[in-house]
Amino acid sequence: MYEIAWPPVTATEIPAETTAPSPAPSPLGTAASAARIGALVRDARRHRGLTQQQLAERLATSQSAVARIEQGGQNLTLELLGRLSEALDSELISVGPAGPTHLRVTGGTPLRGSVTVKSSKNAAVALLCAALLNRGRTTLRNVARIVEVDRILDVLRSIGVSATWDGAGRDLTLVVPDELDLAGIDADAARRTRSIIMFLGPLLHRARTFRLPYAGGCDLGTRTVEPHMIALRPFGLDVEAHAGEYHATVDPRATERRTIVLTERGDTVTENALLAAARTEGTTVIRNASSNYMVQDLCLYLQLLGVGVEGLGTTTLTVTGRAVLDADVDYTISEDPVEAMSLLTAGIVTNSELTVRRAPVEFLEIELAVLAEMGLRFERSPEYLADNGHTRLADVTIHPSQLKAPIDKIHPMPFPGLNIDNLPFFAVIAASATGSTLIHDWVYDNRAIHLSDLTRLGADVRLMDPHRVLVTGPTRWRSAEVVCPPALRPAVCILLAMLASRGTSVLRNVDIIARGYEHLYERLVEMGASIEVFSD
Ligand SMILES: CC(=O)N[C@H]1[C@@H](OP(=O)(O)OP(=O)(O)OC[C@H]2O[C@@H](n3ccc(=O)[nH]c3=O)[C@H](O)[C@@H]2O)O[C@H](CO)[C@@H](O)[C@@H]1O
Ligand SMILES: C=C(OP(=O)(O)O)C(=O)O
Repeated sequence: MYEIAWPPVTATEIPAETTAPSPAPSPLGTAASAARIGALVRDARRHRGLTQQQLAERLATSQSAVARIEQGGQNLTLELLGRLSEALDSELISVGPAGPTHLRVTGGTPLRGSVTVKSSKNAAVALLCAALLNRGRTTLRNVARIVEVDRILDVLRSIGVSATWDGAGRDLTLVVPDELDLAGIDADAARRTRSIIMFLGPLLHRARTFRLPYAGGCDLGTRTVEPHMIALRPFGLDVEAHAGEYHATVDPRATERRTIVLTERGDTVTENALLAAARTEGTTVIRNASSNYMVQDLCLYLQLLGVGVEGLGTTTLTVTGRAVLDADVDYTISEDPVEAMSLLTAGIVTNSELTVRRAPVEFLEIELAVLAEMGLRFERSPEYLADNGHTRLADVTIHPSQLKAPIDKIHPMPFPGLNIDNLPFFAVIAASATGSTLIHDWVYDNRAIHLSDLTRLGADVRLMDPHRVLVTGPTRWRSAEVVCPPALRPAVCILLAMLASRGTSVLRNVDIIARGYEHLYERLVEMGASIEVFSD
C-alpha cells in the first residue's frame, strides 16, 4: 500500500494555519495520498460519531486543523498518523499490501453455552435506503456492524447524507440534506452491493433524472432487475442501462390510486415498491408482495414515519403515501433469522448442547419443523417480543441428536416458506444425517453449485443439476484446506463443516463472511470453537 521513503519525521504538532492542498509531495507521499488519508480520517471520525471539534480536542489541536487533514491539505507524518489512529481507535494505515483473511479451524469438539442473534443485514440495508425518504432524523438501533451496512453507508455519505454512530457503535443516526450530491456517488461501494437498487424508490422523489451504478453482490448467478423496473413504472420511473449505470428519468403521474402487481414475490422489489409508494400521495396497493422479515421491518419503520401501511405480514400491502415525510424516528431492527439458522447449524453439526437466544421463531417455523422431522431434539422458551414491539422471539436450546434424512426434498419458498437464505445450511445438516436428502434451490442459478465444496471435507454431495444437490450422510468429516466460495451462505456452510471436522482445516479468503456476519469467529470461539484468524 504505502512506500515510506522520505526523511525522518520531525513534526510533532499540527500547524495551525489553513493552507490549500499542497501539490508538492507530503512526507507520506503525494497530495493525492493526503487526500485519500484525509477521507479515511473523515470516515473513521464519523464512524466514531465525533465532530471535527471533538476529534480536535482529542488531538489537542484546532477544529480547522482537523478540517485541513480531512481535506488533504495537511502534510502527514507517521507520528501524526499514530496520534490520529489512537484518537479514532482505528488503524488508519497499514504498511504493505492488505492481504486477504484466512481461518485456521480445529474442529471435532462440541460447542457449549449460549449465543445471541444479531440484527439482520437485509432489514438494515432496506432501512438505510428508507432513511432517504425522511426529512427528519432517523435513528436506527441495534444495527449489525457488517460490511454490507458499511457499503451502503459509504454510498449514502458520498451523496451527502450524514450518518453517525453512537459511542457504543450500535445505533446510527441519519440526516438527509435538502440537496443530494448524486453526481458524487461512491460508485465502487455501490457496485459491490445489490441493495443499491433500493435507492431507486426513494430517489424517484428527489430528482427528475439521475444515474445509479449497476447493482453487484455475491456470485449467485444472474439476478433479475426487471421486476424492479416493472414495479416502479407506475410511479413514472423509466430506467435504461448504459455502460455500468442505470439512467433513470422520472415523469410523476398524478393518480389517486394505483395497483402494482409484482411479477415476482421478491423481497427487495417489494421494498422498492413500498419506498416509492411512501412519498406518493394517494393509495398504492401492492399485490404479490413479499411478507418476509425485512419487509415487515420496513413497513414498521414507514408507519412510524407517518405512512399508512396495511396488510403487514400478508401478500397485499395497501400504502397511503404522503408527499412530505418529516419525523424524528427511532426504530430498532429485528433479529436475523438467517444468523439464527447459521448458529443453530453450528450447534447441530458439532453435536452440541447450545442455546440460541433471541431467535425470530416466526421466521424459522418451517426450518424448525423440518429439523424436528429429521430428529433434532430442541426446546423453545416462551415467546417474547423484539425491541421493535412486533417480531416474535424465543430462545432455542438444541441437544445432541441422531439425525436422519427427511423423506421429502427440502426446498425454499417465499415467506412463510422455508427461507431461501437458510436452505444452504440444510446441506451441512443433511450431510450429518443418515440417508439421502435432496435439496432443491430453484431460486439461485449458482448457489447450490458452491455447496459441492463440502465434498472437500468428506461429505457426499452430488450435484444433480445446477439447482439440485443430493446429500448422503452421515459424513465422517475430515479436515482440509478450502478456498472460500464467493457467496456468503455457502462460505459460512464450509466454515461450519470445518467445525464438525476433526483436525485442523484452513479456510482461505474469508472476507466475504463479514458482508453479512458480525464477529462470527469471536462468537464461535466464545462457544468453545477453536478458530484462528490470520492473513498473508
Ligand atoms: C438485501 C436482501 O433483502 N436480500 C435478499 C433478497 O434479495 P432480492 O430481493 O434482491 O432477491 P432477488 O430479487 O434477486 O430474488 C432472488 C432470485 O429469486 C428469483 N425469484 C424471486 C421471487 C420469486 O417470486 N420468484 C423468483 O423467481 C429472482 O428472479 C432471483 O433470481 O431476497 C433474496 C430471496 O429471498 C434473499 O436471498 C436475499 O438475501
Ligand atoms: C443472497 C444474500 O443477500 P444479498 O441479496 O445481499 O446478496 C444473502 O443474504 O444470502
